[in-house]
Amino acid sequence: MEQTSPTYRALTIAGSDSGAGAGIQADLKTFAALGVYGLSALTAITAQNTQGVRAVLELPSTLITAQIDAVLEDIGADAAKTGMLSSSAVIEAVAECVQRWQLRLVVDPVMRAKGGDPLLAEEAVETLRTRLLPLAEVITPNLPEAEVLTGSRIETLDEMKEAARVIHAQGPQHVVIKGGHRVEEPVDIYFDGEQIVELRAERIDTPHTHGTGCTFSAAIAALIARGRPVGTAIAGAKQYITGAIQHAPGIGHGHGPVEHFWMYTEQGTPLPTQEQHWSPWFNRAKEQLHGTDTH
Ligand SMILES: Nc1ncnc2c1ncn2[C@@H]1O[C@H](COP(=O)(O)OP(=O)(O)O)[C@@H](O)[C@H]1O
Ligand SMILES: Cc1ncc(COP(=O)(O)O)c(N)n1
Repeated sequence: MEQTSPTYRALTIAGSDSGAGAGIQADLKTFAALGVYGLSALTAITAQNTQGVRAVLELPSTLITAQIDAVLEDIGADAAKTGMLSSSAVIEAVAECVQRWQLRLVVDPVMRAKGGDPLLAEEAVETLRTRLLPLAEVITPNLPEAEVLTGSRIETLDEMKEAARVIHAQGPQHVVIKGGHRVEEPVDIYFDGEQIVELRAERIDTPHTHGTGCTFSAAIAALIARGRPVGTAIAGAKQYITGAIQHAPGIGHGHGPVEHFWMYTEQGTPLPTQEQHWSPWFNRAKEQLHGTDTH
């Protein structure tokens, strides 16, 4: 009989982006690109395109809990991620589900869209810190989000490293401070509670970075769901997002989306299902983890 490979499952708990570059849509595309069956629980609906957010409707917390329970009771998830959580009420409901279902969780602490529109109420930052951070296996703040979580200005690599330690002390087991907002090259700082690793990539000169944070955190969740060690999942996600930005289709009039299926469209080959497809990435991921200066 032909052997079937296991079906890995990942759940995204996030907002809908009608432009489909960020939010739930970016997460589901990332899960599909990385060979993981994607589940979704919507927290909010945004009317959004590459130029900005026009309207937001937060969904009732009971409906968010009902979505999570419906998919987990039936299908289950090997890992989960959160994106836009909108308010304290939503965070409370999600945290209760994460605890009850004992989810392996990647938290992308989304606060604003690329154009600056708020996606999290200011009153919710404290709830995020106290309720969700202690439940996070991985957290992936960008520089402005790390500044809010630490209450400090962050510019240099040393300040990013210090911020990673401060955020780690708030509960998450693994912290990645993303460097996409740096003026210099987009170095991400990864701290696992023991060592600090610099994840380096060339800056790609493009306005098309809508959904980069969503895509990066979804890739980490997907690779964790596939059974990768957390450090390898993070370094692999960095390879994946770099390729996705490089191959951005350049659509829309503002910050356009990235290309989630870049590794298939480039070669024009059918979707591979075999694990050896990933090996070039994971070799590069291992180099990133072991070949850089550690402190
Ligand atoms: N212009 C770019 N060139 C290469 N990598 C980038 C670029 N912009 C962002 N990245 C990478 O994309 C990932 C998401 O980072 P960032 O854009 O800072 O997140 P967010 O979308 O949450 O603001 C990080 O790994 C970051 O280093
Ligand atoms: C619904 C939703 N969720 C998240 C983001 C953040 O996107 P980015 O990944 O660019 O920070 C967004 N613009 N819209």
